[in-house]
Amino acid sequence: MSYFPAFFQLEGKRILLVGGGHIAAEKLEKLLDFCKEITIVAAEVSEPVATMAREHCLTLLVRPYRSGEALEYDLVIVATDTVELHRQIFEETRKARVLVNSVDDTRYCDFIFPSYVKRGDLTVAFSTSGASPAFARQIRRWFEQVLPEGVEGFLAQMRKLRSELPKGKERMERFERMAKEYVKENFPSLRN
Ligand SMILES: C[C@@]1(CC(=O)O)C2=NC(=C\c3[nH]c(c(CCC(=O)O)c3CC(=O)O)Cc3[nH]c(c(CC(=O)O)c3CCC(=O)O)/C=C3\N/C(=C\2)[C@@H](CCC(=O)O)[C@]3(C)CC(=O)O)/[C@H]1CCC(=O)O
Ligand SMILES: NC(=O)c1ccc[n+]([C@@H]2O[C@H](COP(=O)([O-])OP(=O)(O)OC[C@H]3O[C@@H](n4cnc5c(N)ncnc54)[C@H](O)[C@@H]3O)[C@@H](O)[C@H]2O)c1
Repeated sequence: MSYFPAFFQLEGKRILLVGGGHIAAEKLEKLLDFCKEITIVAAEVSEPVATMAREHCLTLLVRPYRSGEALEYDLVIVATDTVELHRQIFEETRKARVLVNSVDDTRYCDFIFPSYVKRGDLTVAFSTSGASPAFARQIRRWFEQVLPEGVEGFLAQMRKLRSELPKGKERMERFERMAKEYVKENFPSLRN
C-alpha cells in the first residue's frame, strides 16, 4: 500500500532522533528545515551531528538508547546501525501514539521520508513508497532545475494578499488568474 502524503506541523511536537552517524546527520538536516526542537540520543556522535546540535541548541544525549524512552515522544526517527534496535523501538511504541521512522527499513516505519525541494513556503515532496529511493532523488534533482528562481517571493506575495483581501468569488478568481499567469510565464513548457 502506498503512503499517504501529508504535511505535518512539527512545531510543538516532541521529536527524538536515535543515532548520531552519517545517516542521522542527513535526517537531522531535513528535520531542521521544519522544526527546531529535537532531542538526539546516540552512543557516539559524529562531527556534523554535534555541530548541528550546538548551532541549533538541540538536546544531545551521548549514551545508548534506554528501553522505553521513545514513549516520551510524538515522533521518533531511528538511524542507527543496529537493526535489532529499530525493531525494538518499533515494538515498544505499538501501543502508544508514537510515530516511528526507521531509516532504510519499511518494516519498522509508520512514515517514510520523502525526497523534497523547499523554497520558502513551497515544499514539493516526491515518494516512490520505497520502490526506488534513488528514483525519488533523481526526480527531485530534475525538479530543482525546473523550479523558477524567486518562487518563494511569489508565494510570500500571495500569502500577504490572502490575508488582506476578503474571502469570496472575486478573490478566488483573482488568485486563480495570478497563479495561472505565474506558471505560464515561469514554467515555459506548460501551455494551459
Ligand atoms: C528519499 C530519501 C529521503 C531521505 O533519506 O531523507 C530516502 N532515501 C534516500 C536516498 C537513498 N536511499 C538509499 C539509496 C541507494 C539507492 C536505492 O536503494 O535506491 C538512496 C539514493 C541515494 O543516496 O542516491 C538506500 C535505501 N533506502 C531505503 C532502503 C531500504 C529498502 O529499500 O528496503 C535502502 C536500501 C538500503 C540497502 O541497500 O542496504 C528506504 C527508504 N529510503 C527512503 C527515503 C524511504 C523511501 C522513500 C521513497 O522511495 O519514497 C525509505 C523507505 C525509508 C526511510 O528511510 O524513510 C533519500 C533521497 C533524498 C534526496 O536526495 O532527495
Ligand atoms: N552510510 C550510508 O551511506 C548508508 C547507506 C544506506 C544505508 N545505511 C544504513 O543506515 C544505517 C545507519 O548508517 P550510518 O552510516 O549512519 O551508521 P554510523 O555507524 O555512522 O552511525 C550509527 C550510529 O548509531 C549509533 N548507535 C548504535 N547503537 C546505538 C544505541 N543502542 N543507542 C544509541 N545510538 C546507537 C552510533 O553511536 C552511531 O552514532 C545503517 O543501518 C546502514 O546500514 C547507511
